[in-house]
Amino acid sequence: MDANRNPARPSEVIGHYAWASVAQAEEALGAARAALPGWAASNPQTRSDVLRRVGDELNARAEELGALLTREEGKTLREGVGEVRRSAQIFHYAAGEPLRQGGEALPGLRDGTTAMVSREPVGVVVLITPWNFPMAVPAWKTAYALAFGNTVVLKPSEVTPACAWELADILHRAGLPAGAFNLVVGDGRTLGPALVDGADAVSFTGSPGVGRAILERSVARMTRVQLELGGKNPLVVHDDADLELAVDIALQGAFHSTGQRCTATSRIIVDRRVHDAFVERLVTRIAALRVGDPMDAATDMGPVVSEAQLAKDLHCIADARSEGAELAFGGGRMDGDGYFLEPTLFVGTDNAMRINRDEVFGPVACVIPADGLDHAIAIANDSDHALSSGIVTRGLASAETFRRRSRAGLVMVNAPTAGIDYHVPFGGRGPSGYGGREQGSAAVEFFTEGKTAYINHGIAG
Ligand SMILES: NC(=O)C1=CN([C@@H]2O[C@H](COP(=O)(O)OP(=O)(O)OC[C@H]3O[C@@H](n4cnc5c(N)ncnc54)[C@H](OP(=O)(O)O)[C@@H]3O)[C@@H](O)[C@H]2O)C=CC1
Ligand SMILES: O=C(O)CCC(=O)C(=O)O
Repeated sequence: MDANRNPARPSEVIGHYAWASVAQAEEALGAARAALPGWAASNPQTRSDVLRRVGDELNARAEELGALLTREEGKTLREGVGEVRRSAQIFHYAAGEPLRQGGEALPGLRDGTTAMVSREPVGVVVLITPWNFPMAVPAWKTAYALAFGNTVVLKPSEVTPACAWELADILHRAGLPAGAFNLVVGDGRTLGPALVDGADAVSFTGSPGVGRAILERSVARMTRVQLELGGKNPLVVHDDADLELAVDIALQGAFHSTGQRCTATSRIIVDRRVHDAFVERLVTRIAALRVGDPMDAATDMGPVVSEAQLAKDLHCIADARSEGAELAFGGGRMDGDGYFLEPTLFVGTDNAMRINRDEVFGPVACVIPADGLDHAIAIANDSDHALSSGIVTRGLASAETFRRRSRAGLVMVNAPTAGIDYHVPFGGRGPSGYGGREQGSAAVEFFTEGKTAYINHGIAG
């Protein structure tokens, strides 16, 4: 049993959530396994109806659940409510999948035969999710897993169990048969190995270190695995950019959701010809950000999620200063009990510095000067991460050059690196992602197995 606390006011306990033992995690896997044949064979309309009802309830309760999300994670109320609505949209979109699922029938190459290609559920799917999108990430993994007939064991972050609990409750009341969805709250290091060992597929979002451990364990058992890991996402400001727009995009990408997004902008690569004008405008806008109680409608940025994450952010900031990065704004913890950190901007940095190599996962961004588009693209691509990237430019040619040459899995033109749509594939390349994309048309690849059948019906022609 552990206390779930409000990061804006850590003395406020949101609830106590029982932590599962390894034996209970195994029981959940057993329940998912027992429910699998029934759910896998269920009528597509049944699956669609359940998912639609989940979306309906999320929508109807968006304000209430958004407030809960804000209290446990710390993003602003606008962002919290927005995340619940987005989760509703995901369930509504996924509700169409069981009805859309098709296959292929081709004439076989031997007379009197037909080749049929179809898809089946993978089986028991374990979903391991982080704290930064405590409703949307569980939603987008769960909705597609169930849509394609799999049964689920969800292990949310120990930091944000409340949203996952609400989602489990809604799924239960939406008519899902017992055992089709199981929630296991608790410590990832303790429960992780048993969960991975009992899964037919594992979908994980979180840190690269944990992702690698899950990958190694899954590969040893030849279990299907999908990892959505970190980013060090570059935003290029080209010399022809509309600077107001560029500042807006940088601000949103770096500081919305307190910078706690794998897609957050952390390296702002600015052409030297517009560097000083851009930095001056950006610092003015950062200074105007209202950091404080995320429940207050006037607040632009809430607290960091936890004391441990705040300590990590402050450590990264101190490290950047010791490397010679110049602080242009922020850098310190704010007064009070909450885990509030000033939005922080470094200038005079280069891409070799640790602050530009390792993910911070907080409201910290660095400006790196560049000499022209080729140089800017080379800097953008020189990273151990390749999740999201962006360019601000008025030119079609520079936009298209960037789109083609960026190594990232997501490319944004005149839009923030963070903030994705739910109906298109999402994911990174290289160490930022493994095992295929999530969402949209990509989800079917991970959550189903293919089958090719040869039917000899003896009727030639
Ligand atoms: N790419 C992204 O979207 C995210 C990246 N991060 C990065 O990760 C850092 C640490 O954040 P944190 O929440 O601790 O991220 P983790 O990667 O540690 O946690 C993500 C999920 O994995 C679980 N987990 C932890 N250890 C194991 C294990 N050995 N086997 C299986 N599951 C495990 C966690 O459980 P438990 O909560 O119990 O530890 C949680 O549910 C952040 O500072 C940030 O850099 C964090 C969140 C999201
Ligand atoms: O940018 C977004 O909308 C999604 C980000 C995300 O998936 C994450 O941070 O885990």
